[in-house]
Amino acid sequence: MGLSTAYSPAGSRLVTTPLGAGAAQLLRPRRTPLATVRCSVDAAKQVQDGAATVAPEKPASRKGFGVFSTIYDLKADSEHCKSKSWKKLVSIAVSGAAGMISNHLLFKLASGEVFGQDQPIALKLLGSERSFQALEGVAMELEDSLYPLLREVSIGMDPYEVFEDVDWALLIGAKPRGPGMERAALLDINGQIYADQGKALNAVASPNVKVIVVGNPCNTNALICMKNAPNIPAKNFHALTRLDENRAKCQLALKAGVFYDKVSNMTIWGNHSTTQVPDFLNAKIDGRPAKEVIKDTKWLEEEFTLTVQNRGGVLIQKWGRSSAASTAVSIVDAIRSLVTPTPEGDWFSSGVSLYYWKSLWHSREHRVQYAMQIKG
Ligand SMILES: NC(=O)C1=CN([C@@H]2O[C@H](COP(=O)(O)OP(=O)(O)OC[C@H]3O[C@@H](n4cnc5c(N)ncnc54)[C@H](O)[C@@H]3O)[C@@H](O)[C@H]2O)C=CC1
Ligand SMILES: O=C([O-])CC(=O)C(=O)O
Repeated sequence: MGLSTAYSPAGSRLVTTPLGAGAAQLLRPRRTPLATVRCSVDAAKQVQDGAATVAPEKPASRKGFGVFSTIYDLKADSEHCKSKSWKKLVSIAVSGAAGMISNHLLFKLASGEVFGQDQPIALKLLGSERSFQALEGVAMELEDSLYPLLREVSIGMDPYEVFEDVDWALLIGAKPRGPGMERAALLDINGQIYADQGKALNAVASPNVKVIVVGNPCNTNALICMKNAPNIPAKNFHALTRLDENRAKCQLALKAGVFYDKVSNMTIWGNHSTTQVPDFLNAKIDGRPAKEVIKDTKWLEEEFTLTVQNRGGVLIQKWGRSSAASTAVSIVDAIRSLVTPTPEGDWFSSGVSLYYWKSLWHSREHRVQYAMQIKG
């Protein structure tokens, strides 16, 4: 500990500056001649110099951003006695890390609210060429947040580098739709991203990596990703439909006049699109069938369903951009549901392979229930 480290892509050299040497040295990290140092301190200087407009060159293999390049021994770190009881580091890749959704999600991941307060994490952030400078800004904010559980951050544009050995891949990076568009119209633009990233995951990720596809159309993209990663178990691929579940719960609670934690057993059938079916027949409110509590069948069949189906589109009309904060929350919910036992008698929704789901349905061993399918 006690070293502030700047990274030099040229020749992949690490330049280290003792922290104890004082703030002045921190502001002027030592560099080797001709080396382009990319760390938080340097990024700030680039903006000051007006160099921010210059397209950043693609970094060579980056091992860590700014302070996260520091080499430390987690278990021997006496300043964090708590760390002695921490679990093994979990490595999480997030694509589209400079985007709207990630801007909410990354800080939740780093705070420990997703994987728990005894779970140190490494964040591996994937951006596009256009967003690379913004990605540096994101990494700088993560540095400045001083999260104890956030032990490593690296950034990059090459999925083959960023996905190396990751345990989770949260695939958000994709174009969002604008007002009046259907999500399916994004397939031409976004589908290829998921083919490429599926191949990269297949080649370099942990063989048991869990993949959550968020970029739209997420069900089809999840299928594309899964098909391009034959070495990874199909059951590990999820399309994020949890936002629909949360929206449906909210609408039922509103109509029934109860707080939303009273709504359970909510299933979303079909794609994350306007054709989805939010299942009010099996949903429960305060442990009773929703239909018994909400007598207005016409509302359930028509207004409720339409509201949930179109919620994303209505939000775009109001905001001028698609949902981000609530999507990040739903990603957190989706991960938590996958890593913790489902409360007795309840279930949650996730877009998963129909083939796998069928076999799981008959298995008593799994404590997590699934109620979704990936559709092409
Ligand atoms: N499944 C769901 O419930 C929801 C899905 N979405 C979808 O999530 C996606 C992302 O939304 P936002 O974060 O709001 O968009 P955004 O435009 O704010 O961010 C997307 C980021 O991804 C980056 N990117 C583009 N191509 C990339 C690639 N090949 N690799 C890595 N990064 C790449 C962009 O440079 C940008 O920084 C959109 O497709 C949107 O429709 C949005 C809300 C809910
Ligand atoms: O509507 C969109 O395009 C973004 C999204 O998927 C949602 O908010 O459900």
